[in-house]
Amino acid sequence: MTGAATLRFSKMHGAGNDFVVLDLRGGRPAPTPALARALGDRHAGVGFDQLLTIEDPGQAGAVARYRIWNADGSAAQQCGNGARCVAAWLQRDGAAAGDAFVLEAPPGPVTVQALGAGRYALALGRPRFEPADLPFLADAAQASYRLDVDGEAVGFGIASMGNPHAVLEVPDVATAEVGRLGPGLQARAEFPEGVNVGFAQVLAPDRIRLRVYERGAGETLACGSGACAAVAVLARRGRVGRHVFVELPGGTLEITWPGDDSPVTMAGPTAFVFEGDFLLEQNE
Ligand SMILES: N[C@@H](CCC[C@H](N)C(=O)O)C(=O)O
Repeated sequence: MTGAATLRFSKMHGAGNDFVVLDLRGGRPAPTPALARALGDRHAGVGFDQLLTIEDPGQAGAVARYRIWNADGSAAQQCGNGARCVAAWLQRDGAAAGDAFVLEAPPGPVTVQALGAGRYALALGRPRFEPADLPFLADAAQASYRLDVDGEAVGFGIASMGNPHAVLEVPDVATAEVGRLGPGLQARAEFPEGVNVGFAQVLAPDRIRLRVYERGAGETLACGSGACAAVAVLARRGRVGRHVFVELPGGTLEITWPGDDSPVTMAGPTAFVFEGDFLLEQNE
């Protein structure tokens, strides 16, 4: 190194949803949206779908807290695949002793269970379906809603996993118009804070395929909170059971939602890709 200011990072992914993880414990400053965008640039930066920061916990009993930024620099409230990577990072660091520990996430505590071989199960909280929870501007809560996108009436359900999700059931994810309907629905004024749009194909009561057009990142190879939201919406309609394998383009997540008042548990893989030093002065 030349003595230039740098930022140490870990590059990780969970089922292909890729992350830069920054260790900000000890009170190091959080990235500005501009720095998040610079790091997230896939040509001039490192590239990621989400940036996760690991920070000192504010809650008693939590090992650490994490915060989330999308590739466009916007803040997010939850990231299921990223939370598994934070858990793996803290275990490798030695900060999380044992196989069960608690992380502090923007919406509240997340209980982690290490399953071995880089797999983690996380209790991500109870899904919420009230329009105000997303927020979604609607007169009353319904099992499904309909909005016009590009002159087409699109039907969907909604769920909040701390972050907002709309879930469309489609006959075949391979031919679903993710790149057109995803941004179209996301931009509707009824979602004043945007929305992650999931396209779900039911294969069996315990298996679905899912593609997600994420807020702030576009279509990703996997979305953990999106998988939880899709199962929650479909289970309430009786389309799937309470234990569902969710096949995403980058891998499979296992979602369990024992009952309407229970938290949703998501299990899936994590991987370390590389460690690096981002040059700050040139790129901020
Ligand atoms: N990939 C994530 C979700 C990341 C945040 C999302 N784009 C938002 O803005 O809410 C996941 O695995 O849950």
